[in-house]
Amino acid sequence: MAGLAVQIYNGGGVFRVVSTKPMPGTQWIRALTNVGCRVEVCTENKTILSVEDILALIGSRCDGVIGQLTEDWGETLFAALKKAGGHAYSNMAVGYNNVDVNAATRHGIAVGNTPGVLTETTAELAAALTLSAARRVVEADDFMRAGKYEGWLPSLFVGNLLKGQTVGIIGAGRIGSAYARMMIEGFKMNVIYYDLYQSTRLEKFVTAYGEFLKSQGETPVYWRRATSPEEVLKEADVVSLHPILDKTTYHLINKERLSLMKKDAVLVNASRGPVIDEAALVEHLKANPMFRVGLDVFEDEPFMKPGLGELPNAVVVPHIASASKWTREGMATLAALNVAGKLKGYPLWSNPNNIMPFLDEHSQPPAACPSIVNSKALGLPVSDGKAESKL
Ligand SMILES: NC(=O)C1=CN([C@@H]2O[C@H](COP(=O)(O)OP(=O)(O)OC[C@H]3O[C@@H](n4cnc5c(N)ncnc54)[C@H](O)[C@@H]3O)[C@@H](O)[C@H]2O)C=CC1
Ligand SMILES: O=C(O)C(=O)CO
Repeated sequence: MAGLAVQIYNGGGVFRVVSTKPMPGTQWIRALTNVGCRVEVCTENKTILSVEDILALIGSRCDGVIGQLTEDWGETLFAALKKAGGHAYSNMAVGYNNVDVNAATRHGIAVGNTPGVLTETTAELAAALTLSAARRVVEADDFMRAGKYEGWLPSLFVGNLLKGQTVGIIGAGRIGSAYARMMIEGFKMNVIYYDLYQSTRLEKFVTAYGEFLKSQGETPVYWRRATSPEEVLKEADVVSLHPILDKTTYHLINKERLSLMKKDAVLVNASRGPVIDEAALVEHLKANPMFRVGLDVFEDEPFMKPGLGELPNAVVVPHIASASKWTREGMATLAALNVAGKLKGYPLWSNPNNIMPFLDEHSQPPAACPSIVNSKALGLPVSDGKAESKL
């Protein structure tokens, strides 16, 4: 098989680092070449690389790889990377359900991800999907383009009001909390959330914002922490899904739980497709024309379950929630700094909730790895803060 097309930067570099895809911006490349890496970027015109493709890219000598959430990073690839002398991998994503982290750890390979830089961008897309579904924007756009508009009518494309309604969050972590704040601040919605952990910062924000609204003579907003997903699904007018994908969240939304939701509710998913039983969702949408969904992710990406694409009460977009210029360039930079930092023997960054110091292209990044998900299992040292003093 002829080799896959690659573009090489800093050909004389001492470390060999492969990126399975070209990534936005150039800061990520400098993050690697500045510490002596030769960077080989796969430019093959193929959307998703196979394990065989990536084995060919790794070859017999490779120190680190930056990969994509669409790739199957398991025993085969980590064994090959280890055999090639490598010990650093990073997903260009915060989600890493495509990575067998235990396999990486067995081979002594660090697994990086890119939290934080995509939080607001993703939450904003979830908000966009919420509004598009609630107010039937895509249906109405199609209607206009088809020349069907004959003038204003009292009931033309009537949708859902959000103000004063209840938004439900399942998975109130970084993105879930950011989305909740947008819906509360933007539309004065009340929030009910379900998570394995208390979302204290969100609770404190909603309490304070409610007090402010009351001081202005307005109706205050409130929060409630649910003890089960069912509570959220029964009470909320809008439900947005933002958990990680693991065995506890696979098909978290299924036929039974869909039947608990209000008949005219809006369901949004910008987490991972398999969090929803998509075949059951198609049937629910067909049986409940007032129920609407906004989907950025799909169970069998890049494919939709049969029937979904024909439904007017579904808004569907191709996994673009993190697609803003700043965010995608930042994801690439964080992924590169995870690999560069591991190769240089840097410690783990001590403040995972503040990755901004790594993104300023006018100053040297901290001598640390932004985010390594198996750092404890590998016994990696944590920055004592002195690494941060290099800013
Ligand atoms: N569509 C897209 O382009 C994007 C999708 N994502 C997805 O969003 C996910 C969340 O990202 P972040 O908010 O940064 O992660 P995070 O780790 O801050 O939040 C995830 C939350 O899920 C909760 N959780 C875990 N298991 C749960 C369960 N069984 N029930 C309820 N909650 C549970 C965790 O406690 C945590 O609070 C990522 O793992 C990724 O899969 C993230 C960025 C972009
Ligand atoms: O970061 C992630 O998990 C994504 O889905 C890519 O935006």
